[in-house]
Amino acid sequence: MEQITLALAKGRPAKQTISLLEKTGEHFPELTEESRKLVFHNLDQSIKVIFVKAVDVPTYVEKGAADIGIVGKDNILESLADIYELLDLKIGKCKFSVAGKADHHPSDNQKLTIATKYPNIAKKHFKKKGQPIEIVKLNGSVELAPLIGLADYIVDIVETGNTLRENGLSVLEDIETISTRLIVNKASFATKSTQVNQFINQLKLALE
Ligand SMILES: Nc1ncnc2c1ncn2[C@@H]1O[C@H](COP(=O)(O)OP(=O)(O)OP(=O)(O)O)[C@@H](O)[C@H]1O
Ligand SMILES: O=P(O)(O)OC[C@H]1O[C@H](OP(=O)(O)OP(=O)(O)O)[C@H](O)[C@@H]1O
Repeated sequence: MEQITLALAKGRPAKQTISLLEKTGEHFPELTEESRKLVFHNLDQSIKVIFVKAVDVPTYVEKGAADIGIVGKDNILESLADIYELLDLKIGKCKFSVAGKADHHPSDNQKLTIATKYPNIAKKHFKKKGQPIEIVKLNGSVELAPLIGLADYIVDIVETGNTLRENGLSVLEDIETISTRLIVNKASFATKSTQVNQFINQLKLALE
């Protein structure tokens, strides 16, 4: 049978994803969160795992460089990639929220400035509300922006809420819940349906 390629997101949820993979009964010698290797195989070489930056997983899958991807819903939504999302792995749980200083009151009809690592998600959210915004794209420490007057509000991931609290910010509105999902390349879903479905079923059993 033809090999399938699985793109795994590096970073926060990687450890849990790897232990879930081991529970499917497939064994990947050398695959650990700490490893500096980027390509791994299971024992019969039927599955190739590539370790890529989370934001890049939807691109690998959309372009067919990977048949399957395991990545956060945040990265899927932001990428706008044309892929199938087939399974919720129920790990890496957090949410997207709008947050800001409770005492910040921009005047009505003013264009709001929103700082975020996720411009597409922020634009879509405020467009739906009919609120004109300007985006300040940041790559981290987003919570700083409202504190130093770089933005009115932020759109960011909230998990425990500690980062907001410790910076005197609060959630103003929730946008969407996030968790780690399994995505599939559209062509692979047709041409490698046996292998793809078998892998999804193994994962579903591991999730029970
Ligand atoms: N508290 C959280 N903060 C950020 N991401 C979280 C949180 N909880 C779960 N996640 C999930 O983890 C993923 C991010 O992991 P991580 O922060 O390690 O990656 P990254 O931000 O892409 O890496 P880097 O910060 O090195 O660029 C998110 O895409 C999201 O799906
Ligand atoms: O609600 P909490 O549990 O505090 O988690 C949310 C925080 O974690 C993430 O940041 P990350 O640690 O990835 O840092 P960075 O985006 O600033 O690099 C996210 O962007 C929030 O800042």
